[in-house]
Amino acid sequence: MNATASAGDGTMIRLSGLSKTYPDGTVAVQELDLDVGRGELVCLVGPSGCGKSTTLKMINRLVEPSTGLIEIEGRDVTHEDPVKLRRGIGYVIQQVGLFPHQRVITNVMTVPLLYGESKATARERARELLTLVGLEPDLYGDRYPHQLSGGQRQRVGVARALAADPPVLLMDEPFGAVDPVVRARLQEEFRRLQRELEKTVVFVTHDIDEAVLLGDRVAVFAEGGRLLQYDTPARLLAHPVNDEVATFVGAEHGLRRLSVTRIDQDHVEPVDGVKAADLATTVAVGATLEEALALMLRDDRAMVGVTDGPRFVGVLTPAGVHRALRESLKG
Ligand SMILES: Nc1ncnc2c1ncn2[C@@H]1O[C@H](COP(=O)(O)OP(=O)(O)OP(=O)(O)O)[C@@H](O)[C@H]1O
Repeated sequence: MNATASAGDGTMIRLSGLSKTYPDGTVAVQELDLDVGRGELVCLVGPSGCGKSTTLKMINRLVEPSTGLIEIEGRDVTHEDPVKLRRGIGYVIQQVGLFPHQRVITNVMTVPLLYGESKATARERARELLTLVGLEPDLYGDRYPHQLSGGQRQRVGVARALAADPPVLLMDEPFGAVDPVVRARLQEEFRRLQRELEKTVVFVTHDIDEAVLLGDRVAVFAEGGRLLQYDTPARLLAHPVNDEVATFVGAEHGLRRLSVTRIDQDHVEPVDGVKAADLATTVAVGATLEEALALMLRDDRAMVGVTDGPRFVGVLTPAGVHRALRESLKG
């Protein structure tokens, strides 16, 4: 195995011919090939029982593969000590599994302490992480998990998974147990956090909306652990490879494309003599079509100004949105 080849090409995780058949004969994952780039956020999505969690748990060896190879940074980890392996991999699950009799700060400090950090350093690091996930340490650090909301507990789970600063983060339906409003906020915050930290993340969800919102790439699985398509959200929605994927991405995929298609200069109509200040409503190049439409609806206007930094580049109209969507189909 040429270790440097796969480490050098920007691949962080490479699964090759990975399969899992459980002892009772259930085929959970079949001959899976999947590469995850360094700093990439990949979502595994598909119906219940299609092998998403099994795939995730093979990466940190909570489940032993039946056949196939797992490489992390070009290193074959299939035969590595699983305990050592898991130190470099954060793991966040739906039932976050915080220690109920320990305060929030202590929960987050556990891992750094385990690695031999001094108490003062571990505490400082835990405070930083709590702040990073949006929990004011002075306010929440001394609480017990039962004194937090479900969403706050999930944030502590994310902070704890980040505590060892692992290059790889595995997340199994981490926001599945919270209500839709909190969930949307956690998703938004997590997206921001991910951009900031540049971790390599494999994220399991059964929710296609969550997958296309969060994923740089999305892997769609079918029953029996078959990978149907592995693509960017835009390509997945515009070009499902077969009817199975098309059915899974659903009849609303046109609407979803609004949320993954970003405005670029080509979508914009130039307007002579107009400056950004002349238009009440503007969006920046790179915002999504959905954001632009939402602003048009909010302000009851049939156009928004588009800016690129301080520069005004033109206006986007509903017709422009339509054109952009049609172009995204060609992509
Ligand atoms: N320990 C086990 N022994 C036997 N079969 C198992 C075991 N764990 C999972 N399975 C089976 O393997 C298949 C894949 O399960 P897995 O949990 O990976 O799916 P999933 O896509 O994550 O599902 P969900 O979205 O419902 O969590 C299912 O048919 C499941 O019943």
